[in-house]
Amino acid sequence: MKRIVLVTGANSGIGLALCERLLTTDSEIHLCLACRNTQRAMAARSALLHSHPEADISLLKVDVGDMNSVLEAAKEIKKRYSRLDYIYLNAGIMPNPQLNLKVFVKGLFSRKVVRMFATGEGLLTQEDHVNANGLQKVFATNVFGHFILIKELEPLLCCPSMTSQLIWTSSSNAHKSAFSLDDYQHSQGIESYSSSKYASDLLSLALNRQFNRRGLYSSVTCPGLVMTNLTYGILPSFFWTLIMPIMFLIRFFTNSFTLTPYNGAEALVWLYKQNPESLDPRAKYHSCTSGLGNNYVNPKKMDLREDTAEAFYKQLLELEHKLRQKVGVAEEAIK
Ligand SMILES: NC(=O)C1=CN([C@@H]2O[C@H](COP(=O)(O)OP(=O)(O)OC[C@H]3O[C@@H](n4cnc5c(N)ncnc54)[C@H](OP(=O)(O)O)[C@@H]3O)[C@@H](O)[C@H]2O)C=CC1
Ligand SMILES: CC(C)=CCC[C@@H](C)[C@H]1CC[C@H]2C3=C(CC[C@]12C)[C@@]1(C)CCC(=O)[C@@H](C)[C@@H]1CC3
Repeated sequence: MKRIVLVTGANSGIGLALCERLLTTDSEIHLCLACRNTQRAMAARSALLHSHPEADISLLKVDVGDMNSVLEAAKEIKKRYSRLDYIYLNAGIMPNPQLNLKVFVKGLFSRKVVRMFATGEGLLTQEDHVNANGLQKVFATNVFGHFILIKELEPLLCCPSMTSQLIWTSSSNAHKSAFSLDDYQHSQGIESYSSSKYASDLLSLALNRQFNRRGLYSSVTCPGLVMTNLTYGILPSFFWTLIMPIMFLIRFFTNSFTLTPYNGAEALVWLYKQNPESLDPRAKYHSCTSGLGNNYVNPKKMDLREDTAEAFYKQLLELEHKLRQKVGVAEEAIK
């Protein structure tokens, strides 16, 4: 029986490299590319079919930052499939990133320089906005849209006598200090990306508590620093090109400069092959690349509290309830 794998944000960067690698790893796979832009999704499908002509690939239109689009997409998935084996919750944004040069230069001469390059802690700020659902855009895209998708697809993910896996593309940039239960959408701060990634780590932990007994397992990964559209948004591309030799040099000091989407997908592919019951719900699985370019996976314990994860999960359920009422009222008004 073919394994059914859905990947959000599959049309570029780490998501696309992941799809390519999954097709190489497993020929008995149905890949569903869940993307917001049909043309970009079709281009990705063509590229994948070029290298894997026999591959079974379908497209699904979904904007994970838009509640209505997620609900529509979930309806479509339920029509197409009776079960799902894997969902890669990979789509993500970091809008209007600003590099804090002062912190960067200070960091270069501090003892924390390696950590600074590995996590980007404190180096980046973002400007976030409110979306059409009244949610902070980064939270809606990186966390809440995926949460709704999982909730909607619960019957396909929790099937008797089989296990399913949720695999998040989180980040080592997820920091406890950027997240607060009182402002979990991060409407007050300027580190919405870091907050959203910490939120996804908390959510993954809570999902394991809620769903493991029904055969659904959730894991988080960090792909390392990868050159993708997301990182090209931080500094102009000519600058990245200029510093590329330095980036390869930094690899000898930190294994987190994976740099290519192929390398960045290492932990995501590794998790595909694991028995989910053997995984640690408190571990973040990091894609690593050595100075000589060898890839491997390094699990690291996350700094998470079970009670915070539970409280956050409750808040998400309340927000879901509120928004479902809003959507319901809007649908009634149209009728
Ligand atoms: N690059 C890096 O160094 C790191 C990246 N990550 C994470 O990896 C993930 C993938 O990013 P990466 O490959 O780097 O960057 P890309 O920008 O190349 O990929 C992001 C993908 O997400 C999609 N996407 C964004 N918003 C939405 C939305 N609202 N609905 C549906 N799809 C959406 C994009 O689609 P579209 O093409 O239409 O914009 C794109 O396919 C992200 O979650 C990111 O946070 C984590 C750590 C490091
Ligand atoms: C390499 C040189 C000489 C300069 C680049 C400095 C920064 C632009 C760069 C250093 C560490 C990087 C980093 C990220 C973005 C770019 C840096 C801040 C991320 C925050 C990108 C997104 C992620 O999710 C993290 C895992 C990255 C961590 C490191």
